[in-house]
Amino acid sequence: MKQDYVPQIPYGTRDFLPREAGRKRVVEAGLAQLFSSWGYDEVVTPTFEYLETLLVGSANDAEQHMFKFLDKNNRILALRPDMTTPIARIAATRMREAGAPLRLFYLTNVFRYELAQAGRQCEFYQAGIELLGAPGPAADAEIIALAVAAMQEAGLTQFQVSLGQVDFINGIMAESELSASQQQLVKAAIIRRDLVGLGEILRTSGLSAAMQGFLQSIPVLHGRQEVFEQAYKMAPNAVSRGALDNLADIYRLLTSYGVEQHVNFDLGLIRDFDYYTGMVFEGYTPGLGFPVCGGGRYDKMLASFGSDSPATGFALGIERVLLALERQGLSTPPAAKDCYVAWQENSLPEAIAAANELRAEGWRVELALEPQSREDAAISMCQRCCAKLHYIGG
Ligand SMILES: N[C@@H](Cc1c[nH]c[nH+]1)C(=O)O
Repeated sequence: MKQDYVPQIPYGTRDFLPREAGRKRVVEAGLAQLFSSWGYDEVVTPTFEYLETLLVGSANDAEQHMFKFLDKNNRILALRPDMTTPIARIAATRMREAGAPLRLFYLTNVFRYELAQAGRQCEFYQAGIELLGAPGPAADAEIIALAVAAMQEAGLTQFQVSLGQVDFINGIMAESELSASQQQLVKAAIIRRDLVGLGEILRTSGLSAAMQGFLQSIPVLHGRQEVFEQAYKMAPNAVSRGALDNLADIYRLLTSYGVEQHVNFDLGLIRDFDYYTGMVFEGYTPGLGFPVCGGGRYDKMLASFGSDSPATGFALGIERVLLALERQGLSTPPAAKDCYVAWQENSLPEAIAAANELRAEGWRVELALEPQSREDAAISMCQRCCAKLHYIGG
């Protein structure tokens, strides 16, 4: 038969076939268990919301990355690009009286128009937490320590967390005499780690050579504690120093959690969400050119929903973890099913009863749908990835 219709799935989406879906389920189950053991409660929100809700706290260009459509009354809806905004909405409205701090977690799909590649699709899955109503370094340290625990729980053995603070750059920017649009360009170049582009912007900026030097070196302020001393010298303004003091406080607590060996400072770290107001971080693992997880403090967003409250959180990309595990040779093979129940002609009722009994005992059982000889059943058992054969009759 001539086949002229090949169904395609939309750009930036993917299927999870059984083996991958199985791995995804295992990682997600472990993370749900971990988050709940740290006192976090799961929430589920709508896949799509009103566009104006999802734009709260986001940059002007955020809309370009959203999937938008209309409802029957012509109101603009969008698929959620992350869970931070929907959770801020819940915390500021329906859970307003719940008593701070609120600890919430989620495991869900989110949607962003991106240039799709392995580990970076337009629809992807995140596991994340939000800690709302807590302003201090204790909350930020908890988030980072739990991000480390999440990467470990997911099976990663080699990873690093890069830790920054958006006020470090904000302080330097405020001190410089750059216009708002020049500041945007500088930040964009820093996000891209585009040292050449940054140099060009600075050369035509009219700033003093010393200030140009500071700004040019922000992206390379990356390393262990020695970076701090350099940064203190570079940024004598109060906002930047406040940011460094805040990082020092968080770091001290990370040593109490025993995770400091995983943490580096990266004072040029700016994440691509505009809502961050304090510490920001990203987790990296070998073999992936982008972070596996990321997060930070966002103290202004809840006020936009009518309830002024600080917040911090992070999200981990499930496909990214799965890809990293695969590339690092750490993927676990899918577990075989326990039993294949096959039956000879006219024995289906007994086979159903046997399968039910085994399932009640906790076995994973596949039941044959047609009668088979014992020999054929043995072959099927292997083909169906079952560990044992239970043959009824004969
Ligand atoms: N929503 C952010 C992560 C985050 C959670 N809370 C704060 N930040 C992301 O998708 O990367």
